[in-house]
Amino acid sequence: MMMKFAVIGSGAMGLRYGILLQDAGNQVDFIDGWEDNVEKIREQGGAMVSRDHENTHLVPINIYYPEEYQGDPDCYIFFTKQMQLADMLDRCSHFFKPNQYAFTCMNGMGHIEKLAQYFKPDKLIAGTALVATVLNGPGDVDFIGKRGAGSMNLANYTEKPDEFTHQLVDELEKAQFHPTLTTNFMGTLLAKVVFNSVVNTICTMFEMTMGEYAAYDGAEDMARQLIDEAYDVCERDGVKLINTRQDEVASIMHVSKGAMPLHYPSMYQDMHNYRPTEVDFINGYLVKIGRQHHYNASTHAFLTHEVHLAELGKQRELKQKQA
Ligand SMILES: NC(=O)C1=CN([C@@H]2O[C@H](COP(=O)(O)OP(=O)(O)OC[C@H]3O[C@@H](n4cnc5c(N)ncnc54)[C@H](OP(=O)(O)O)[C@@H]3O)[C@@H](O)[C@H]2O)C=CC1
Ligand SMILES: CC(C)(CO)C(=O)C(=O)O
Repeated sequence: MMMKFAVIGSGAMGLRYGILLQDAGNQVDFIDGWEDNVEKIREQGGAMVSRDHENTHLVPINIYYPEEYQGDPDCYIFFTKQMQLADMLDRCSHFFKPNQYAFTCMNGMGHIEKLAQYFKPDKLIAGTALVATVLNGPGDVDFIGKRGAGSMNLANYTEKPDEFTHQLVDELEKAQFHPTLTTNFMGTLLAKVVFNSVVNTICTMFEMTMGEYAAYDGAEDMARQLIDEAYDVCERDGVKLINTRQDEVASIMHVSKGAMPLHYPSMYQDMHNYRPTEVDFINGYLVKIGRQHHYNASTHAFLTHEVHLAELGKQRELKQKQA
């Protein structure tokens, strides 16, 4: 059944989800606040799409600034960075309606409480995406991995899937995102926070691809130390993660070596582009929740500081470049 979507945050992942759902026969509008992106897409008549840096072609899409959007979709798909979401929700709130759903696969934690200010619990669906995507520049996106590569999990905030959720899962399946619907909301979301707290952060700090990290002899030890701390935090917070500690180590090694070895995680891309990273919502989130339970997630705390220090270094580099 054809569904109507509006993507809010039409960067790398927003374009990928929206374009593949559009290809699968759905009606999709795109909304973004970054002027260069919106203007470039309008000038080109769509987004330039490549797969693994090849076969670059134009895909026609409709794109709007939040202030001008007047559509009435069944569901919004949120793909901003964590730190942009509150402002974007505020800019979009004039077109939200009570019958509409919000769906997101953003990384990190912090987005759910913000979305819950605008959408009722039974309209809120969130998940995680093991889908690697790079925005080369405004209106120019690179889908990393072969068609159908990657997978995702999703869950209802209420942990009670309704008919709409099943339709959404069907459309995500047609678009080849390989969705798995769970009924463990926090355990699903936190599993990806744990994954990103290892891979995104280490690859960013050492400026390397996931494959390069995983090829290091000590990669598994490093992952285990971070995973143990993250699981200690989650257990204290009453969250039952969907994977065991050992499964999570294995998944990180398997995905990094096999599924996306050439990918520079999105946190690396932000650092490289002199933008703030989502580290406070990934490692920093684990530190914050740990503290609430008098537990010191010291390795995650150290990594959070390291990433912030590196952000400062990049700002200095940018100033020197601009001088
Ligand atoms: N990329 C990936 O492989 C994956 C990413 N994710 C997660 O998905 C969410 C969205 O990430 P992603 O799509 O990568 O993010 P992007 O940075 O590609 O896009 C997010 C938003 O950032 C703004 N933006 C992007 N580049 C610039 C720039 N150079 N200057 C100014 N603004 C810019 C855009 O609009 P605006 O400023 O209006 O917000 C855009 O909508 C994040 O939570 C991320 O962690 C999850 C899985 C994989
Ligand atoms: C693709 C993946 C899974 C790599 O960690 C990701 O989430 C990202 O790049 O942010």
